Amino acid sequence: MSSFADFQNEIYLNGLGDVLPGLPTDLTRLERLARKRLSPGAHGYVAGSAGTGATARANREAFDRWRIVPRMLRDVTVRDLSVEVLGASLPAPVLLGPVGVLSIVHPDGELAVARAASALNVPMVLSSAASYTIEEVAEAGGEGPRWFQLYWPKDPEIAASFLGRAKAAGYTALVVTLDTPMLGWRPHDLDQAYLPFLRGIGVANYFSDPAFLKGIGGSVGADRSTALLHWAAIFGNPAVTWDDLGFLREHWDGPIVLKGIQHTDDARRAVDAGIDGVIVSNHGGRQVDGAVGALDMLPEVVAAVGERTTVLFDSGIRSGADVVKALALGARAVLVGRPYAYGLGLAGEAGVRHVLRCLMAELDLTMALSGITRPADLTPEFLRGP
Ligand SMILES: Cc1cc2nc3c(=O)[nH]c(=O)nc-3n(C[C@H](O)[C@H](O)[C@H](O)COP(=O)(O)O)c2cc1C
Ligand SMILES: CC(C)CC(=O)C(=O)O
Repeated sequence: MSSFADFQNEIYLNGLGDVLPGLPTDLTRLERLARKRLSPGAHGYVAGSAGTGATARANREAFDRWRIVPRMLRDVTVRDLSVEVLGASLPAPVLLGPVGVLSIVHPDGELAVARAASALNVPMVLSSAASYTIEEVAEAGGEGPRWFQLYWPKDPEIAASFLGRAKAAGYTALVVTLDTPMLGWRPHDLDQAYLPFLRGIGVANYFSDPAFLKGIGGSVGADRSTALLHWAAIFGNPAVTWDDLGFLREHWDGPIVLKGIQHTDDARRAVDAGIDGVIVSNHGGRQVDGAVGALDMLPEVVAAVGERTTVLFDSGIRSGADVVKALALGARAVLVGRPYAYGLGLAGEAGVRHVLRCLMAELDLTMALSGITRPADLTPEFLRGP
C-alpha cells in the first residue's frame, strides 16, 4: 500500500459496504455498536476497567489535553508510515496488543486476529491467556510477524516452557506484562459473575503445556475443575522482582519488552537491566483504579530512557490522531487493545482488518494534513499541551 489514505477514496467510490464489513469508520462508534451486539458478559469483560473507571477515563482525558498544531506548505505528496521497531520493519507504527480470551467475542478468537494481522503485515502480540494455543495461532498467522506476551507464572518450568514454545513457533519478540500479577478489582465482571477462565476460556496454552500438566498428574481430565484451580493457583506471580529479570534472558534470546511501565525509575531500571524496550501502559485502566492516565507519563519516560531504549505506548488509542499524539510525545509505535476486540466481535477477521485499516488511513491523513510525511518527523512541536 503506497498510501494508506487511498483507502478513503476506495470507500467514497465504492461505498462502505463494498469495501468494509459495513462497520463504522469511527472507532468510538464501533465501540457503541459492540455494546449493542455482544453478549452482556463478553462486552462487560472487554469494555470494563478497574473500580470506578477513573483510570480508563484518565487515559482518554490525557489524549484530550493534547492538541495537534498542523503545519502548512510542506509537500506531503509522498508519505511513508513505516517504522523500525526492535530490528523489524513495520508498515505503520501500530501493533495489535495482547488481548486474551478473545473467543468470548468470536469463536475464531485469536486465529482470526492472526489472519487479519498477517494480511496487513502488522505484528500481533499473542497473549499467554489466549483462547487458542501458541502453535495454532502461529499456524493461522503464517508468515505474518508475531510477538509473544508472557504472564509470568508461579512455576518457572511453565514460564520456560512457554518461551521455548513461542520461540519454536516463530514469535520474534517477548512482551512481559508486569502490571497483572493478579486481576484488578473489576466491578463489571464481579456484578455479572463473569470470568472467562472459569468457563475454560483463556487456558489453552496452559492446558496444552507439558510443564503445566505435570502439576495435575499428566492430563486435564473430563472434569476440568482441578485443572482450572491449578491454573488459578499458578497464573500470576506476585513475588517476582527486578532481580528475576535474568531468568527471562536465560530463556529468551530475542528482544524483551516490559509492559506496564508507568514510572521513570522503573523505566530506568528496565534499561539498566538490559531490557530492549518498555511499553508505557496501564493495561487500558483495567488494573489500578485512580491511576494516572498512561499518556500523562509518556513524556517523562521518554525523557528518562528514550535515547537508550525503544519506548512503545498503549492505553486509550482510539483514532489516527491519538497515534499522532503518542508518537509526537516520543513513542516509537503504539499498541491497540479494545478497538480490535470489538472489530473481531462484530465481524471476525474482516472486523479486525477494518479496525487496522481505518486506524492507519486516519493516521496517514492526519499526518499529511499536519505537514508530516514520516513518523520520525513527529516531535512535541506539533502539539499544544497542558
Ligand atoms: C479483554 C482484554 C484482555 C486483555 N488481555 C491482556 C493480556 O492477556 N495480556 C496483556 O498484557 N494485556 C492484556 N490486555 C491489556 C491490553 O494489552 C492493553 O494494555 C489495553 O487494552 C490497552 O488499552 P486500550 O484497550 O484502551 O487500547 C487486555 C485488555 C482487554 C481489553
Ligand atoms: C488473563 C487476563 C488477566 C487478561 C487480561 O489481561 C485482562 O483481562 O485485562
